[in-house]
Amino acid sequence: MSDHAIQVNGIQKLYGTVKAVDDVSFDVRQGEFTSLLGPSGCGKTTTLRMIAGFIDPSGGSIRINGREVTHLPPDKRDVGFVFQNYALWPHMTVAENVAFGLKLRRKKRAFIRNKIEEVLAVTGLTGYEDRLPKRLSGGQQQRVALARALALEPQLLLMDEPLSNLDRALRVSMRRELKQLQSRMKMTTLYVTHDQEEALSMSNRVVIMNGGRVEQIAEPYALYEAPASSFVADFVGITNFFEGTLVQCADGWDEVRLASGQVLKARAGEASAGKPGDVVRALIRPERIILLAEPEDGPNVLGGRVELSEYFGAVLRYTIRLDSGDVLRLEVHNFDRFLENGAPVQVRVPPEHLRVIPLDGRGRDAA
Ligand SMILES: Nc1ncnc2c1ncn2[C@@H]1O[C@H](COP(=O)(O)OP(=O)(O)OP(=O)(O)O)[C@@H](O)[C@H]1O
Repeated sequence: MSDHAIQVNGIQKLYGTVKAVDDVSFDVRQGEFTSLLGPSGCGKTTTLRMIAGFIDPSGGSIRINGREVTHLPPDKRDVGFVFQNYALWPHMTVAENVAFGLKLRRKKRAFIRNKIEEVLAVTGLTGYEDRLPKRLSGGQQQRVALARALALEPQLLLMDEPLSNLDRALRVSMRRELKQLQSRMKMTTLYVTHDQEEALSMSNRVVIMNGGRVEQIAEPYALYEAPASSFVADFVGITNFFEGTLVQCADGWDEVRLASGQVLKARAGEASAGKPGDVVRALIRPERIILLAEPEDGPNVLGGRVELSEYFGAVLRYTIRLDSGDVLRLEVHNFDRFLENGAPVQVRVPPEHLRVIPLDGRGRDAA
């Protein structure tokens, strides 16, 4: 069997002059959970539907388990799918809906009974076996669609926002169940979502899309800690940006001169951020910034005033107006004091957590 369950190479979808998907390439390895993540309209669903065979690509190629399937119909691709519009059989009960595909495959009655029990437990639907779809809520219907797909134990499962209709608590618990089941069954999964938390917590790798194109492909940790572009940094989590000029890059460190004249030292990324004189952005996450208890002189120390404080229980978030006029957001987890609005503060931006990217950076991982 091919190492890759899915290989997408330069696929495109044009609707008139609209490029819904524009030269998208990525691989999904066997057993891996990969997410397509991006804002509404970025081309995630179109990409997934081209892989499933419901939309014919305008260009490029798709391989499934090493076999060219670009223009094959869906039933010749050997994939399971759960889409947003989950069409259940209206005249069949929940159990019958789940059993349908298994009966077609001539599975034994005892096997079917056990499978129904297992997948209804995973999707939190135990006790609903005899209900008809019209007597279920939207979220419950969505879970039946998921149970029906899982029952077939597909080698390759394509899912488009399968948890979108659930309330937050249910979504979080289903996320865990689904991820555990996927790992246990080593079921290769391609999952469309616009929810960054879902993508980060469930995936082995994430493909970030923007405007029909791939913005970055990376493991969740790398995506969060080393975003390759401003778009990724902004879309995944909260990021602080400092715009400035690259003045020096040597020995794994970059330096960025801000408009105020202050120079910030930053860890150089794997890819070069540019050459001295280029306009760049330095990025840092709010939880990496250190609020200093005592005034301090030194590199990467900035002064400002508290503009807003937001208390979330486990975390305290400050918005700081820096002396330069820039706004900085920082988060404190172990706090024993609250600063008043207007209070003067000093913060340190640790160079090891400050990263420089080109102003219009767009990147991919090497994998
Ligand atoms: N049948 C169609 N005809 C014309 N334009 C289309 C068609 N389907 C999709 N598009 C356009 O292609 C782009 C990508 O759509 P797609 O549904 O793939 O985005 P998405 O990232 O899945 O969005 P969402 O999260 O809102 O579902 C959008 O700009 C959309 O308006």
